Parts: sequence; C-alpha cells; structure tokens
Amino acid sequence: MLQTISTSAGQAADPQRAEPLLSVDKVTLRYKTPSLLVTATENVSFKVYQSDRFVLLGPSGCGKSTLLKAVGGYMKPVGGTISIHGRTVTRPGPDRMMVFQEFDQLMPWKTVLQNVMFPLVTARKLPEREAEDIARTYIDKVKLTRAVDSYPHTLSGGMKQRVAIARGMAMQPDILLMDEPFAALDALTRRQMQDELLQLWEDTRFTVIFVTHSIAEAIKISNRILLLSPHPGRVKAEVVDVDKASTADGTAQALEHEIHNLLFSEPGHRE
Ligand SMILES: Nc1ncnc2c1ncn2[C@@H]1O[C@H](COP(=O)(O)OP(=O)(O)OP(=O)(O)O)[C@@H](O)[C@H]1O
Repeated sequence: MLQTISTSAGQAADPQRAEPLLSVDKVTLRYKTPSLLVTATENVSFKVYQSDRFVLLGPSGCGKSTLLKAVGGYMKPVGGTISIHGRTVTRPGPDRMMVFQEFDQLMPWKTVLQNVMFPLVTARKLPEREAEDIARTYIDKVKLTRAVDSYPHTLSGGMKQRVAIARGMAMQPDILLMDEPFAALDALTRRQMQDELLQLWEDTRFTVIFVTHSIAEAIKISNRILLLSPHPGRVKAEVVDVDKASTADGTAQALEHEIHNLLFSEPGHRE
C-alpha cells in the first residue's frame, strides 16, 4: 500500500494517460493586502487527467481554496502556469464550474429548475427549451425531481448542495471544482452526499478537483490525493491509486494513518 505514496513533489505521472487535462506547473500564488504580502502557495505542481477524482488535502491555510480559485481563473499566479488542454488559464470560463461550501450560492428568487438552467442560458446561450431538458436531467440525477419548482429557502443544506452540484454538472464542464462542498453538512448527510457523488461519477465519469481537510473524506472520494503543507502551501506528497487502496480490507485505515503522519509530522505542528 505504501508504494501508492510518492513524495516527488506532485510530479507523479500516469504513463497510461499521457496527456493531462489540467497542468499546474510550479505555481506560486500571493495575496496583496495594504499591509502585507501573503504567499498562499509556492512552486506547486500537479497534473489532473480525464475522469480523475483529484483531491487537494491539507491543514487549514495551506492554500487549497486559493489553488482552486486559480484553476477557476479567479486569481493569476505570480509564478508558474496553469493550463487546460494545453491552453493557459487566464480567466474564468464555463469549462470550469465551481461548487462552494456555502449554502447561499443559489439565487434565492429562482426555483431549483431556474437556478440550474441559468448558466446554461446565460453562459452556454442555449435556447430555454434545451436548457430546461438538460437541467431536468441533472436535477433527476441528484435526486431532486420532486423539488424542481421549490425555492432555495425551502430546501435543507444537503438539498441546496445537490442543486449546486446539478448546476455545475449540467454545464458539462471539463472540470468540476468543489471547495469543501460537504463541510457544513451534518455527518450523516455528508456521508450520504459522498456516496451520491461517487454514484454520479460512476454514471458520467466527470473530472473533479475536490478540496477537503478531512483525510477520511479524501480517501473515500478520490483516486488521487495531493498532500499540501501550510505557510506557504507546498506539495508534500502525492497519493495515487487511492481507490484501490481504500477498497482493500483494512487498507483505508492504514492509508489514513500514513497520510496523517505525513501531513502532521513536523515538530510542534498542531492540527
Ligand atoms: N483574500 C485574502 N487576502 C489575504 N490573504 C488571504 C486571502 N485568502 C486567503 N488568504 C491567505 O492565504 C493562505 C491560504 O488560504 P486558503 O484559504 O487558500 O487556505 P485553505 O487551505 O483553503 O484553508 P481552509 O482549509 O481553512 O479553508 C492563508 O494564509 C490565508 O490567510
């Protein structure tokens, strides 16, 4: 099992899949505030392939969300490049849809159907009829058929996250970017949503980058995990073939233990 962990700084390549969908190459990301310059990530490299369930994992402040924002095109690297299908990312686009942790990412004055249709009509410029058909398909996939005409304030947190996932997936992006989408849910709903996400993946084999600071969630959701250390975020190791490890008896716990040690092994570090 331990051979699935590579400490070669996010460069683990899969010879079976030569062309990565996304390449993050030596990326440094900084925030400028009036009083200081914060380096969120430094020299981070990784590759994401078609149908990967790629997890960015690390303690609070290691730059997971910042990396996701940069892949989304909302932030420009001060060093390095991010490219999709070989084209440098310079701005947000419908090829990268984001799902956030917050439950208020839906438009409260629109129904579930209207929320899911919105980017299809505005960004993809689809006719209403076609947008509605696609939206209904994805609303069915996330098991919200009966709530299609409901407004967000009448839905539970888990249902709202399902709508956000349906809205992202309906756009059929190259990559779905998920920033701790289940972190604000209760433990039971969270587990249920993880199972549903995996079922959706079995169904459509979409490519997803998923941010979490839960090691157990990372192991359950992913096929590959990038481990980041904080202040500034640097690649600590990459775990490949996670799905094989997590389905073998007792291996998931051993892997969880191993990842925990890798992430929190520095002297004096607190979780
Ligand atoms: N808008 C901002 N302005 C200045 N600094 C920021 C800003 N957003 C994040 N940072 C800093 O950048 C670093 C990385 O933050 P980021 O939110 O990407 O980490 P994270 O790994 O996603 O953390 P968490 O798990 O707590 O969400 C932190 O030191 C944070 O304080």
